[in-house]
Amino acid sequence: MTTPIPIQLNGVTKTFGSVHAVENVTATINPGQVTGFLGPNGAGKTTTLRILLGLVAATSGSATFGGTAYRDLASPLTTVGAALEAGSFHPGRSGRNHLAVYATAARIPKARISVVLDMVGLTSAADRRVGGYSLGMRQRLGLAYALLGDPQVIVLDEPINGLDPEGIKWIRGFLKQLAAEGRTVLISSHMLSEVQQTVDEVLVIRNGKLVYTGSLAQLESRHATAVLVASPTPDALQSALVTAGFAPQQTPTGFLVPNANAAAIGHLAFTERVELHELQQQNTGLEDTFLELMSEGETR
Ligand SMILES: Nc1ncnc2c1ncn2[C@@H]1O[C@H](COP(=O)(O)OP(=O)(O)OP(=O)(O)O)[C@@H](O)[C@H]1O
Repeated sequence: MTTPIPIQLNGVTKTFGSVHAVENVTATINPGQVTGFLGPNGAGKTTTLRILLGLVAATSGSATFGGTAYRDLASPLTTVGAALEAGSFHPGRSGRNHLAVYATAARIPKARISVVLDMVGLTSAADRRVGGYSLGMRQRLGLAYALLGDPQVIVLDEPINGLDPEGIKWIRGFLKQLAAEGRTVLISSHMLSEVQQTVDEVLVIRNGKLVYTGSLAQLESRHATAVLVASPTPDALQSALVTAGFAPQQTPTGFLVPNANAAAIGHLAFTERVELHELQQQNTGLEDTFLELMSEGETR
């Protein structure tokens, strides 16, 4: 059994002139689970991944695989498999040919090429020019490349982008399987909904700073709950709510009461003898929670 390898980001910082692309990012990405690296476009995901893979030098801080920087790994391709850009393949060469070049360079047996092509479902298209591949097929080729060295760590930039629904379903199961084998799987995405059914842990980055690290389950429990309530005597309702410690917000038809449940508000109206014409529980979806996180004030 190969030793599991965590990814460690320790105060990773990168500035491009006056742009603070990544600021003091510290996190551990553990083996045995899929971790989602989430944030809007320009948040700093790609820069962080490029630093991790030794493609860009950090301004300060370190990014390691079990304590070793990428450039110091004895056998990089068999330790870390990465696919950063689905579009970086030469259009005139076949998928199989691409993999053959990398396999030769990394001294990986040729037999492995057919194995990874099969794993990603590209066998029938393997000998076609990559120029004719769909984005989803290029994603699969990127994944095949990442898997060539049978690595313990897999790092994929936006791997779900461009896949059709069947492809999405497939990659979800595939990534979960890799994690279940004890591998460390890190995938980036700018949409939580895209990776929601795949990831166990979540790192959320915004403006170069980590704004959330934790399990998806914890993020789900942050769901805001609110109650929509309306009364023919809004002033009486408002004053009853405020007296009870709620912070009602006016809406066109009544009030939105954050952090409340319908039963408590209904009971309050009953005891305060305020007539209600509307009482409705509102549950914020996980994607909304994520979007709120994206627009919240700085948390550092
Ligand atoms: N080589 C560079 N020179 C100057 N600025 C850069 C460079 N690379 C990235 N940036 C800037 O750093 C910030 C973070 O970019 P980065 O590509 O890491 O974000 P991202 O989260 O990966 O976004 P996307 O999902 O759009 O790829 C952006 O403001 C970007 O313009």
